[in-house]
Amino acid sequence: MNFLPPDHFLSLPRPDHGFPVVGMPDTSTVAAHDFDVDPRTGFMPPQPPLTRLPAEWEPWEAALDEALASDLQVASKEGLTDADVVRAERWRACVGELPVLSTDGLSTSEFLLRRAHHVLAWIMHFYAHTTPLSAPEVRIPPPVTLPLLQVSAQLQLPPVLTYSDDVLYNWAFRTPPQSDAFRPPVPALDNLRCLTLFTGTRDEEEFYLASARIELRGVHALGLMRAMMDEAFVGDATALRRITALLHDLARVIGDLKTILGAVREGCDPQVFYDEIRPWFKGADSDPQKRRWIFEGMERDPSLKYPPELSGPSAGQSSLIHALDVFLGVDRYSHTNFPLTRPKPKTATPHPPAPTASFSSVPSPPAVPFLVRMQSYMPRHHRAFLRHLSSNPRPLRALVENSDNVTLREAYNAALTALKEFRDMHVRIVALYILGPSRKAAGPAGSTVGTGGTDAFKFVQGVRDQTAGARLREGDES
Ligand code: HEM
Repeated sequence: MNFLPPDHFLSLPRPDHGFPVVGMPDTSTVAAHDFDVDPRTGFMPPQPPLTRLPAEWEPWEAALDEALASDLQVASKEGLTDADVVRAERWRACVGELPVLSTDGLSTSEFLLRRAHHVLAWIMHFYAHTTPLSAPEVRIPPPVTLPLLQVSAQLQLPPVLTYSDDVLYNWAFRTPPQSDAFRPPVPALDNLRCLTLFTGTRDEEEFYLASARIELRGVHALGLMRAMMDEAFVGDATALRRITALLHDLARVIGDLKTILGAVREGCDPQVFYDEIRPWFKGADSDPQKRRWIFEGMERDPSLKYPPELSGPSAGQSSLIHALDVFLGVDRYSHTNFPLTRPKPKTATPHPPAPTASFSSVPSPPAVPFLVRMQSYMPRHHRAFLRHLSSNPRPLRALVENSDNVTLREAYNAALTALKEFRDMHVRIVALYILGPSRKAAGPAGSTVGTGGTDAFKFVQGVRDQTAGARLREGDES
């Protein structure tokens, strides 16, 4: 990608670029042009994410280490033993006794903030999901609540585990590559491992790495989009011929994404995923007991805001897949419908929280479609990138619709077909990993256990069908 002009958005510096990790101001928030999209690694950072915070925040790192070493089990696990319960209780008690650490020193660096969000969100999920099901509420203690909400406010992320915590910023090199002063090593698809796992299983690692590999393979798609935007600017017959070829290339790259997605079955067992991994992801809006999650101590910092919702991490937060939708002009079909139904809260307590010492996150039915909501869970630079892409003055779909060039239209439809086929595979994956196991759990007599599985399945099918429906027919115009 060395041929990019220096002022192209893919050539612009990344947050923290060239600065030492600690002690320098983060310029990313003032650099309106900086989308944190790297020409070599796309939405993944080119350098391995930070693996440990400086000593000042060691108590958080130690608490996370302890959680990982304690083999904590979700409270909803069938066959939970007394020993599991005691271990989790001990760990939660230690977390409750942690000092409430200041986050002031973290704001000097995007890398520090990311690591802090990763560590604290992971601790919060361990805390929430080991809380006994008999507890009427999930109460997150101040040592976690305060810094997590503060760091999240700075990053403009919700205070919950996101795709960026478990995929984008959760990797290291499996084997350290040869270092080269002129060309620092970038992650390769087959040389990644994860930093943090709930279960320590290969299944969980492969689940995250499937997404990471898709992000990395998708970098080529970002380059093709850029080239097509440049050609659309020229807009003459030669440019349309080039766009036609580039669309066929894009279809091939999306085909590769589908292959990588399907390969998740080689490393991640569906039953392990459903029983052991997925329960850790749930946010407040899919708490197994439909309880409130209370953020204790929030009143100590009046600047903290009430997060409108807390969904768990999802690859639906992948900016790459959103970028494909937006660039191809499919988002107005695939992103508009099918709000994934969220369980209603058990208590009818409405927003805002009562003016008491605690802050509670009360799940409420979503007002906006799932995929639009998921953009608020993306790193803010990536959200800005999607906005930038949406405001492209020469949208590709309109260009194709307004042209009578049949081969261009066929190439556009080929890219859409590839995206639809990616989603065909995704539908198969959701059937295998969620629908099937949820039906098994519901038992032959049927119960409500499988409902979430059915909703998720219908949702991904709906997005797939809307993608298929966006293909242009002869004579279609905007
Ligand atoms: C075992 C593997 C996977 C399972 C079980 C799975 C499951 C799901 C489920 C249940 C949803 C519905 C929304 C939610 O509840 O989060 C979803 C949405 C989504 N997932 Fe996956 N997923 C898997 C892998 C992936 C991978 C590797 C990607 C690619 C980065 C991906 C991309 C998406 C996208 C983009 C959506 C939003 C719907 C759409 O745009 O089609 N998923 N997934």
